[in-house]
Amino acid sequence: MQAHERIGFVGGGNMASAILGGLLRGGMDPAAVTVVEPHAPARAQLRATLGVQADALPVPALAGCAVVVWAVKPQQLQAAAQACAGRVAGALQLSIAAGIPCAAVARWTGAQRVVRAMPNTPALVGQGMTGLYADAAVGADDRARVARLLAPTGALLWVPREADLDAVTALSGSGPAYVFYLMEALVQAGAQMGLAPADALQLVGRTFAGAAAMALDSPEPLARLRERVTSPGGTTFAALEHLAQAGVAQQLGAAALRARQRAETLSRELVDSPT
Ligand SMILES: NC(=O)C1=CN([C@@H]2O[C@H](COP(=O)(O)OP(=O)(O)OC[C@H]3O[C@@H](n4cnc5c(N)ncnc54)[C@H](OP(=O)(O)O)[C@@H]3O)[C@@H](O)[C@H]2O)C=CC1
Ligand SMILES: O=C(O)[C@@H]1CCC=N1
Repeated sequence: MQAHERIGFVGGGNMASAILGGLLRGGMDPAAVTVVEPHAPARAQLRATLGVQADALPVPALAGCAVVVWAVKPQQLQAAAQACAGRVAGALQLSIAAGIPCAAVARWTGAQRVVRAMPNTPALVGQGMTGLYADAAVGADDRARVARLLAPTGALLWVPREADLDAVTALSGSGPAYVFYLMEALVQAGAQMGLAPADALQLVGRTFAGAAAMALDSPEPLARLRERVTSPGGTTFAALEHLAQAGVAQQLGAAALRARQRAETLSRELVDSPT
């Protein structure tokens, strides 16, 4: 993005707010941002908390935007895009909708330059992970523009095949929910063992953050890092034995496959089937 360029978000819900939070923390001027969002209370909150312009009408709001971010639910994207088809066609389209291919976004918006992104909510604190894909119609300058735009939200990974984005969705797009799920269970266990919930949250949260930082920094495989915590016959051994008996690793893998399958189904239901 150039300093003078405007960016429009269509949909001002959870993920748009997280991305915007990250961008504004990174120094983006809120005056450069317009959000199109149908709900008046949500618009009021966007204005109050983020200081961005928020509008109910897509076409005037998006006029002149260099980049349009599609941040509505996958089921809402076709209608939202067709409501301003042709009017946003000159802009670079950045869709974050799970399962919806670039070709469908191009068809619905009338645009040629479409980048697909699969971000995650830690974008809000600049610790996000975003998978990106663009087809051959998108030039190096537009790829660089997207990379510059999203850099303040965290790490970026371009994937070589569009289908890889469904796997990205299953791992990092949905992933924060898996982490929160595990954290909730451990914080609850801490409370059952008599710890104050706030203390248990510190212990669990710092442990996830520390272990993740160590894993990303270390040249060693994850299994080796795990083994170093696991003294023979010790406490970790007892816990891991229980997890193995319960088949937790297999179930986590199956859960991720289920998420990828859902992304593929969304594509079939919303794009491939005749409407
Ligand atoms: N949440 C997440 O962690 C992630 C989400 N995504 C993707 O981001 C997209 C948005 O998800 P999320 O933020 O969770 O969803 P939300 O439902 O929180 O946000 C979408 C918002 O868009 C509004 N909306 C509906 N129709 C229109 C329209 N025509 N024009 C403008 N706004 C409209 C919705 O209103 P209403 O309430 O009436 O529906 C809602 O407020 C999805 O496609 C999802 O796949 C990607 C990665 C992670
Ligand atoms: O649950 C979903 O469908 C979206 C996509 C990834 C995270 N949230």
